[in-house]
Amino acid sequence: MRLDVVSIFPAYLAPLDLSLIGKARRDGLLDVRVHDLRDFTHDRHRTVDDTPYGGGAGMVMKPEPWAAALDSIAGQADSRPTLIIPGPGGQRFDQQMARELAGRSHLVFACGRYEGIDERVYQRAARDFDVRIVSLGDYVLNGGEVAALAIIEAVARLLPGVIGNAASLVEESHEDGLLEYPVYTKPDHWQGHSVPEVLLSGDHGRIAAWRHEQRLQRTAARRPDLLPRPAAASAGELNIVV
Ligand SMILES: COc1ccc2nc(C(=O)O)sc2c1
Repeated sequence: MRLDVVSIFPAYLAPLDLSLIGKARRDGLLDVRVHDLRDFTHDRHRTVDDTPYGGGAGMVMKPEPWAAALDSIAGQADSRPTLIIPGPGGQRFDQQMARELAGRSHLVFACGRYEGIDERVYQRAARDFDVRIVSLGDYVLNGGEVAALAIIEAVARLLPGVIGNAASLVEESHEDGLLEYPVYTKPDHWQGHSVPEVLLSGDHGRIAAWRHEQRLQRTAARRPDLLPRPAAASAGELNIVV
């Protein structure tokens, strides 16, 4: 998978050199290219923003640098890329979208700042990209970089070879609609707290059943909205102990 990220703060994307994403890049599983939007300006001050038409607070990102950056990337693309523009008004990102994006060969992230990107950039980008406006949630960040990092990590970890043990992807939160079960490690007694006996039993059938029940209980207690209807009863009805 090729990933391009365009930002006026390329250093914000430095975490993509670390940990599993960094290793995937070094292993050739990911081709990640970070671009400084200011490299696509032509004035002495490398200007990327200007005042909004119609007035209002803040500044708007100019269309010309974005068009030059996206044209450059589109010109290098082997196939029609997906352009992800993080924004508070976007479609809510979730694990299903992560799985869908993991099936694409080329993702491009346009990280806005200020009050956003001139609307004409979105319209023009639709010529060369499948454009998706995506939000992490119902809150507002200062720009798209943090959202891009989160989306990239959620997508890249689903690619074959990125996570060493693919089995660990199976019973994760949201992978099959339930939250994950609690995990424990040594010591078996710690500050008056013991590991549940079933986990020390060696009975894999009992362990699997206990873990599934824990997932149901946790989901009902913390995220009943994830449970299939009509099973999405209140925690009290299910006698849930958090
Ligand atoms: C100007 O660019 C922004 C501003 C806020 C913002 N908030 C996001 C979110 O996912 O909540 S993405 C994003 C991009």
